[in-house]
Amino acid sequence: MAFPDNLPCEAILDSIADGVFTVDLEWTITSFNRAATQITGIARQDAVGQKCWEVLRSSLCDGSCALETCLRDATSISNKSIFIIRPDGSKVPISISAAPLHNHQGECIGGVETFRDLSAIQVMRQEMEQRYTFEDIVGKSEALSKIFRILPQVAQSPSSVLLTGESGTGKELFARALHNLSPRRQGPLVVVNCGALPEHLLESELFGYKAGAFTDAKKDKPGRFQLADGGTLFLDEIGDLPLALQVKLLRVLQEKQVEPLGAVAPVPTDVRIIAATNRDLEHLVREGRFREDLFYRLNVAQLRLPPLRERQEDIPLLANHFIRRFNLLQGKEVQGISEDALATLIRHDFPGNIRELENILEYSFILCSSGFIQLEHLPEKFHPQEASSPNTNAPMTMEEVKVQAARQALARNQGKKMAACRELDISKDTLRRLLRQG
Ligand SMILES: Nc1ncnc2c1ncn2[C@@H]1O[C@H](COP(=O)(O)OP(=O)(O)OP(=O)(O)O)[C@@H](O)[C@H]1O
Repeated sequence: MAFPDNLPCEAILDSIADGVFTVDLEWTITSFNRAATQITGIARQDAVGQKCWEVLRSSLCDGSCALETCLRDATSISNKSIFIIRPDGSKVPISISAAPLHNHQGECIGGVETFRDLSAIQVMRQEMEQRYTFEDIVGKSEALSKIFRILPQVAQSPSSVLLTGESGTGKELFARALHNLSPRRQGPLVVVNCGALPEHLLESELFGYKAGAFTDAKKDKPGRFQLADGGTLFLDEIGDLPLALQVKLLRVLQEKQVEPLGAVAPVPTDVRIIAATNRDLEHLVREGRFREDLFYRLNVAQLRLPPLRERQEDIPLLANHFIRRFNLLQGKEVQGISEDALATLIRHDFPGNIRELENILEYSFILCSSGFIQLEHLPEKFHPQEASSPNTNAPMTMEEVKVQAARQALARNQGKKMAACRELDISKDTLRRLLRQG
């Protein structure tokens, strides 16, 4: 970028709504427009002539300076989300773009950075998120909104509910919401994973046994049906329930009483069933592996939870939801996710659905403890060079090996740079340089 000499640069810069400042090759601020003052709270005369990092105190100033990257690689950067600290200590989220600055001879004489205040957008985003949150379930896609609309009525009814959807689509979360919105909310919610136990253990887990029913039965053990009395029993992975237990379950649902192993008389039970599966139950019925009568008994109301790839508009909301949750759990101050990292996630097809998104963000929290989650904080498979590499087994250069070692050491040390340096026996500057190459 170069200005013709006859243009009044300062007047032009002051007319721009975005903050703009320029630095020379020594990082001394050479111009600072009016919007820059409005956004940062720093007067022009206090900025010009000072080193940029002393004035701006941004989340990138500790080593991943955007301007430095532009000058070193002769490239430009656009729309990177970061925050700066104003003189009164408040944090302002901004989106920055940076580029090298050249004179008429084409020589690099410094850099220019423009930035936009994202505070208003953040407030709007938070308001939107509140609007699109229902019982801790986040989403604004049409598919989810439809479920939100009927959820209270389904919850109020005494009928069984079948939740279907791929793994990680939120079936357990919806089961909990259904219980919390139901007249049984004061009663217990008991969860059984039908795929997790061998048949004989699952049977005694579900229906319980009496002392002496078999050699190891020293005393009575109430089954989960009894424990859920007056509340809800959530039968997860119902498609994995063995046929013999399907028969027993059907009988319990029809007769509203359970018969613990070794019992002389059945015990009345008042339980509402919510079942979930990631398998195609109708297909299992056709194959004779799931009883048709039980299927109809469970499938009174069915809620199909769509996979995340069918509701990409929920990804930004969910990402911010998990960021807020991890901030609370880990005592961190991550402000959000940068536009390019978010765009990369939106392009991903999430075979593991929302659980996968949650895990990706949890990983990012290892590398990022404040500011915005950037592309380099996402797991390696999302990094540009690997995404575009046709052969992931291609030999690496020595420099690439070092970069990878640096990233892995940082991840192993929960993002603590000094610990990673000690482990690799390198200086902090070397670590910074390697991480910048990522
Ligand atoms: N719409 C949503 N809003 C917020 N969090 C969600 C949403 N959907 C799922 N989650 C979160 O994603 C994770 C996985 O959800 P959950 O365990 O309910 O999925 P599932 O369908 O029961 O998975 P599986 O079939 O593997 O048991 C949980 O941490 C859950 O809280």
